[in-house]
Amino acid sequence: MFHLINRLKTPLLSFGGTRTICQLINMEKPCILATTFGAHGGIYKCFAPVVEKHFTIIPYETFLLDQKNLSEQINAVFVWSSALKVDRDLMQSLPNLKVVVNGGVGVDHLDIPMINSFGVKVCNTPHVVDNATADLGMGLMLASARKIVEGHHYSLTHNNEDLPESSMGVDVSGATLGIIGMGRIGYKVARRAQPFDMKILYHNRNRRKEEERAVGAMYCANMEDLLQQSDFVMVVVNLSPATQKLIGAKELAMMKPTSTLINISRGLVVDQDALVEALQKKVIRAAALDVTYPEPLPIGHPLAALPNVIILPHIGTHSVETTQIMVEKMVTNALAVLGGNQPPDEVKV
Ligand SMILES: O=C(O)[C@H](O)CO
Repeated sequence: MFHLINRLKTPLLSFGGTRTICQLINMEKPCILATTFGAHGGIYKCFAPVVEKHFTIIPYETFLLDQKNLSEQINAVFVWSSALKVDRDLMQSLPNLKVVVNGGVGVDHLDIPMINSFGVKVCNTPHVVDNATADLGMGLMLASARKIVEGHHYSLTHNNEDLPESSMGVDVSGATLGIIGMGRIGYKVARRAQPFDMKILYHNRNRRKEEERAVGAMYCANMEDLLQQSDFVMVVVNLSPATQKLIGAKELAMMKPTSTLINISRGLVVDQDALVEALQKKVIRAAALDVTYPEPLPIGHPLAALPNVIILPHIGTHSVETTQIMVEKMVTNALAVLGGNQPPDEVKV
């Protein structure tokens, strides 16, 4: 059904004027409005069968073609990051909506009080994203440190020239890693860094003594101490008003000129203009970013022109296994709400 609906594009509007898209959709199952576009649009296409056991998927593009007739049918909205804007207009247009489920843990793109004011619950998929996101953080750190992306390009394009001096990386083993945000993902990063013999510093609102002992990490009550001492600074905090542009020009200037900034949280946690300037002026050595603002970064953005940056399209959780579990969790949460039960992962403010 998903593939059928996905093919139902503009030509259907002139379908002899006799049948609407709505009439072509199997309405026996509850309907989900889903993001099927943007960097993560493919996710639903890969895992549509998991969802379709219980629901009819209405892709957002299809919804836009016959909003008038489809809006009453929608019982749940599945979102992935900020690709589909769940704003007041959308909420007002969906009278039978019961739940908005976010694929991922970060819900900074959702106005939860506004959504709740329509009697609609918000759920996410915590816990299952931690390993994949921490793995990617390590991957970015290693790739930036050892210039893996440059090495790949060189291998494909060289004409037996000498490797330039600029291709030389820096060591991860034995270096100091500063983790900003020792939540579940931050802790997983620390556990992965330990066998690399890294000295681990962390900064967090609350001291996490148990985690600290488990990975031999040192708590920095002042973020400044962490920034000054670390060779790699990895940002793993949630985006909130308190963390927006947490890393700006002042913070970047505190970092070592040989250090690398890695961001696997949200783009807005780092002041991107300040980062561009710091990288251009070599205030820091490099940056490796899974997240930016906006996402994806527009072609020709100044960050993309810099040789000392790696940019990924927000793929922290983007592995086959993790995505499948996330989609299953999304389904479980939606089924619970539609069945009148408490969902396992309701996000409350
Ligand atoms: O929040 C998360 O879990 C990831 O960043 C996916 O959006």
